[in-house]
Amino acid sequence: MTKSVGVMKIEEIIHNETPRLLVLFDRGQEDIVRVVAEVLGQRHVIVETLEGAAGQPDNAVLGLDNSLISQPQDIPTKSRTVITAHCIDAQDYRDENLTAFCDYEYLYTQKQFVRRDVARFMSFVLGQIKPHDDLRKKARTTLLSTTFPDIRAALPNLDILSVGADSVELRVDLLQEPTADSAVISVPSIMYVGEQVMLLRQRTELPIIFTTRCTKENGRFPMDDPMLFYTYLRKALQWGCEYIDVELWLPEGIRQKLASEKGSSRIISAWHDFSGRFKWSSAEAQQLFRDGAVYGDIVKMIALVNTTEENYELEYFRSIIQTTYAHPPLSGLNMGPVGRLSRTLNKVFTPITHPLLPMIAAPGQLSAAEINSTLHSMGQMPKLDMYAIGNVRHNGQAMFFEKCLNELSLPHQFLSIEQTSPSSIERFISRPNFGGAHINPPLAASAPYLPRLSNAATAIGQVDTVAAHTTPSGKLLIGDNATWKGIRATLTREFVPSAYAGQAALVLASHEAQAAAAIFALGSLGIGPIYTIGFKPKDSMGANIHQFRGVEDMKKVQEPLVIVSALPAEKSFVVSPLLKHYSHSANKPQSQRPGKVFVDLSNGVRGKGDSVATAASLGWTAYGIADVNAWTTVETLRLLVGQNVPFDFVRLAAGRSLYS
Ligand SMILES: O=C1C[C@@](O)(C(=O)O)C[C@@H](O)[C@@H]1O
Repeated sequence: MTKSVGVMKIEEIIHNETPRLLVLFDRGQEDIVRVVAEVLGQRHVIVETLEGAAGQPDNAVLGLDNSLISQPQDIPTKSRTVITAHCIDAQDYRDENLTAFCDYEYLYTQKQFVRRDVARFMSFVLGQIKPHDDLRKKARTTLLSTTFPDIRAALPNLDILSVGADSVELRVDLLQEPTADSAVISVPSIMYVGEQVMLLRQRTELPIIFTTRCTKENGRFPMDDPMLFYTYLRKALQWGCEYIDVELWLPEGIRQKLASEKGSSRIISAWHDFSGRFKWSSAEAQQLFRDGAVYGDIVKMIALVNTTEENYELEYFRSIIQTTYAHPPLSGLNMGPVGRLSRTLNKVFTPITHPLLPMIAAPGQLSAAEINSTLHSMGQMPKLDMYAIGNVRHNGQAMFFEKCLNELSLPHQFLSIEQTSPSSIERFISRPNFGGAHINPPLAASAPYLPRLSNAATAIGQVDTVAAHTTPSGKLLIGDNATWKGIRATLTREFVPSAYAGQAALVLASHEAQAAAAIFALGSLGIGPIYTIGFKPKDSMGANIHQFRGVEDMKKVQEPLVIVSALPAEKSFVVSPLLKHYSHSANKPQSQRPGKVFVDLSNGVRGKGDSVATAASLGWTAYGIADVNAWTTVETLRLLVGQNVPFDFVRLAAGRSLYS
């Protein structure tokens, strides 16, 4: 969606309508309703009956104790999205009879990260984030196939395992549910699988692919009852899995039903052939693609092969499919040792493994690092010079980028350039081996030697990243801004995007340039009005931005939901009184108190004057520069090398000294 905020053109407004939710909770668990409401930026109301939901305001999250529902079949008649929520480390009240009539099922534990997980789940099921749309824009995407009998074993290493992964596959058929008499049961229970999905989602920000691979296609799900697949895949939709893997052999009725129920989730149509006789050049291959395309948002076709020639046949097939059908994308691979070549050439959801996984999910699977080094040795990924320019060595940024290149076996090198003049930057950019640059502090977007600019860089007026794209007509350099995305990712970590729409924000800075990326990020969330302290907004920032000139101005206007301070550390003492001033609503009853967010973009003052700590102690959701920088680094790596590195890996591997 493109929206014009004054002359700032923002292309990524990511929410649409006000959510209308009814949350069913377990006895004694009404607090989850408050958390959901806070994450949505709404108030909450507890009702006693389904009928009682009728007259309630649209913009309140309604909560109802599930034990008060006597007729579950009446649930879907209400004009709200119904989510049944269960805390599974309290008494387990899950009830499939009731859940069958709900839209979604949200499982949680009382642990600290509930809020972040609630925000992600809600944003997704409400269609406010669209991971598939984001992944479709990437030149290459991967999926990490996890092969653990119990996903808990993966969790401590998940950040490392998923460096270079764009999504993570839960092989549900490989899960082994422990039983009292330690007998192995072939199909893990819905209860167990639900818990595994919950655990995985709490530990990764990656989209989850839910796979029930059948026995004939190298999995363990028995094939005698196709409805078994439907039951599990339908649950995956209710759990808000971003993708479900639907095998093509399943009866058409089941595939069609899943497609009609998929909501925000996407379907990967999957087909594997282990006969060793499949021919990519056959008419059957084309028909299989067409069949998969009927309900698939991605069509996956995988065959076990014996000769290298079959890789060439697959590439020919791929090119025909790509030129004949604009949609859906094909993920086409060959299995077995000779199929490795196809695993490097495939660009859509290439399954990857990792040396720390207990086993590979299929013969011939490669890791992200192996794919990159193979691409390099085949001449498909030439070695490039990347630059980290400016304040990059002392804060460890350049070293961290190098660490990522090593972890991913990318052939490029990072060169740190600390002393620069605009003319020297121009020199680097024009070198034939130039592969991109991270620039801190950012350059003015008006620099004449900067090639094309993204909309964000133009509107913000600053370039912190120069990305080099290979196109058929040569290298295309784009000056971009990753900082605003880092700020937006921070803001949406514990709130859904629509929580910000139409709300007020207050931005503090010594001058406009310090705040420009934050203002753009706020605008992308539909925030407004924006008030400023310490600088006069430029006219180009839009009509809904006003400068506070004194305390009187502050009293007259709506309380801000968000405060962003870009003041340098030595001036950050002005922030605490403001936080206190706007914390008065903390005295209101909890159900009417909106959550408030504070982001400090400076390095802040440690100890007593630390405004992040002050905000947190006053009940604000507070983030410091370390969080924003970690998200910005994630965005920078996506722009520079097209690879996904998890936020938690950046926080972990960058070390404590990096951003403080
Ligand atoms: O479909 C696939 C692809 C795969 O079979 C492979 O060949 O890498 C691995 C499976 O886990 C995944 O579901």
